[in-house]
Formats: sequence, structure tokens, C-alpha cells
Amino acid sequence: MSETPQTPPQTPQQPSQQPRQQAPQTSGGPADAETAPYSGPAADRAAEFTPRRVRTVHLRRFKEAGERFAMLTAYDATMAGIFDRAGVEVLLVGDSAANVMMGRSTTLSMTVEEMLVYSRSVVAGAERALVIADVPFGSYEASPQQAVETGVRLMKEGGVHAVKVEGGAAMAGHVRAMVAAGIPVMAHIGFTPQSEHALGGYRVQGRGEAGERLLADARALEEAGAFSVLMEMVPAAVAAEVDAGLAVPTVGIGAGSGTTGQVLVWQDMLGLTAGRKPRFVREYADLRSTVAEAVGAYREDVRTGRFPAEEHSFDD
Ligand SMILES: Nc1nc(=O)c2c([nH]1)NC[C@@H]1CN(c3ccc(C(=O)N[C@@H](CCC(=O)O)C(=O)O)cc3)CN21
Ligand SMILES: CC(C)C(=O)C(=O)O
Ligand SMILES: [Mg+2]
Repeated sequence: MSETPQTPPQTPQQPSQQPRQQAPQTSGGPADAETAPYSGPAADRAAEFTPRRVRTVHLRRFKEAGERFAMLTAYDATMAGIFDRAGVEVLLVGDSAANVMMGRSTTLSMTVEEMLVYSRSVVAGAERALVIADVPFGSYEASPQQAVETGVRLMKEGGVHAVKVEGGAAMAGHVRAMVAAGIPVMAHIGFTPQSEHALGGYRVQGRGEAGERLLADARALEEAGAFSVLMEMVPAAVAAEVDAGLAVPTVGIGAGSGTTGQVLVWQDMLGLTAGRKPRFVREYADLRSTVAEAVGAYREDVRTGRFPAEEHSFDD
């Protein structure tokens, strides 16, 4: 078990026939903010091979180069901008917004309209990351045509670059139709929160014989044209086997370290989520305490008249 990694994410070298993107900047300044998504010597080297915009083809190159990429949820422009500049390759506008943004107990009530608002916000804040939106429960399952219509709306009105669809081989026809319509699709298998009630709660999927089915689902979705397969709460060995059995990159959450990428909900990762945390969460900060202390200090300053001070006030 390693400690919190301090090094910035590495980006795999692109094939030599690819034109190099922007040369790394050596001085600070506004140009750096556009070309170098994170700072430090390793970042300067990586910037040479870092695309201006991460695309699905780059995620495939991570896998081919034996590299890993990071994905994080985002729901607003401010945080999306910070994550984007920190070098996170993929931003997911997750239907987890129903939980962490709207305080609901499940993702089932998320609507396409709500997803469009969050999507536009994240797209506005991200310059380099690939932005993917979850397709909400009830907006795609009925038919491949319904899935295409919702996917088109998320791209056309939400501005996202790709979508994520929950479900196994049963959704392969839907994925095929979406891909044919020009909608890049990430498939989501294993524990699929939209099916919480059908699955009987928050449970690890793919244990024992179910591991074979998981691999068959992943293969069917890859064959249908999914550019990536995400696995949630799957035994690490099964997830590694699925990754090895596919050409497309995989993403894991509670699926061990054998996937190409990893994803977490940002409020979990930064220590904002109250209460019991899923086993797969590592807290990289304690923002709950940081925010509570800062807000407490602000309130105290207001009460005692220490804020605002002269420098915050205007002369006549
Ligand atoms: N804040 C947040 N984080 C998430 O990771 C997340 C959401 N919301 N909302 C949508 C889905 C739901 N997810 C969840 C939520 C809870 C567990 C959970 O309680 N897991 C337990 C039990 C697992 C078991 O042993 O079967 C765990 O300890 O991991 C897992 C996934 C993942 N997604
Ligand atoms: C947990 C991730 C994979 C997700 O689907 C979401 O945030 O909605
Ligand atoms: Mg989701």
C-alpha cells in the first residue's frame, strides 16, 4: 500500500508520426495556464506530449503505453477548472450529482434537464479534459432510438464529448446505435447504481461465476463500439482480467489497480462527504474541516467587527 502519491500523472508518448503539440513553456505566465495543466519538472516533460484536448483516442494510447489516467466527477465550472488545470484527464458529470449536489438518496430521480445544466457548467470550466455525462435512469433503456435521442441531447445541448451508459450485454444494441450516430459511449458494468433496487443494494458484483458474465458483458459492449468500459465494485482480479481481455481502456471504482484509469466522486476524494464512506474511497484532503473552520472564523470576524477592515471598504 503506497502513501498519497505526490507525482503528477504521467502522459504516454504519442506515436512518432503524430505532430508534437505545443512545446513546454519555460517561463510562468498566462500561456502556461493554457498549455501546462500542472506544474513541476515532470509536468514540463509531460506537457510536450500532452494533447490540447484529451480525446477518446488518447485514453486508448494510455492503455497501449501501459500508463494510467485519472477521472474525477465534476458538476460545476469552478471545480471543473481546478481539476482540469491539475491535469485530470477525464471529467465525469455523474448522476451522483443527485446525491452530492441535490441531497437525494439515490441517482434514480436525475433528469436529462438537470444533467444538461451540470454538463454545460463543467464544459464551460474545462479546457483540456475529456468531459463525459452520465445518461440518466429512464432516458435510454426503452429502445436504442431513445438512447440515441438522449445521447444527442447531452452532446448538442450539454456540450459533452461522450456519454456513459449503465448496463451489460442487454445494452449492447443501444450502445451500437449510439456509436453509429456519432456518440462516443463509455459502458458502466458491475455495480450499476441506477439498478440498485434490482441488484438488491450496494453490493460487489462479479464474484465467483458472475465473473464470467462480467467478462462477457464487457466483450459485448466493446464489440458494440464502446470506447471504454467502467467497472464499479468488482473484485480486483476479475477487473484485471476484464482489462486484459479488452483492447479498449477500462476505468475502475472499487475495482482494484488493474484497470487503465480510476474514478472517484470528488466530494468523497477531498473529504467533504459526511458519514460512512465506501471502502474504495481515499481522502486526499479534509475539506469539511477546512471549510467549517474558515466559515467559523468569518462568522466570528463579522460578529466582533474585525471584518470588513479598512482595506475592504471604499472612501467617499
Ligand atoms: N458520494 C458518492 N460517491 C459515490 O461513489 C457514488 C455516489 N455518491 N452516488 C452514485 C454512486 C453510488 N455509489 C456507491 C455508494 C455507496 C457504496 C457503498 O456503500 N459501498 C459499501 C458496501 C459494499 C459492499 O460491501 O457490498 C462499501 O463499503 O464500499 C458503493 C457505491 C458510487 N457512486
Ligand atoms: C461513481 C461514478 C462512476 C458515477 O457513475 C457517478 O459519479 O455518477
Ligand atoms: Mg453515475
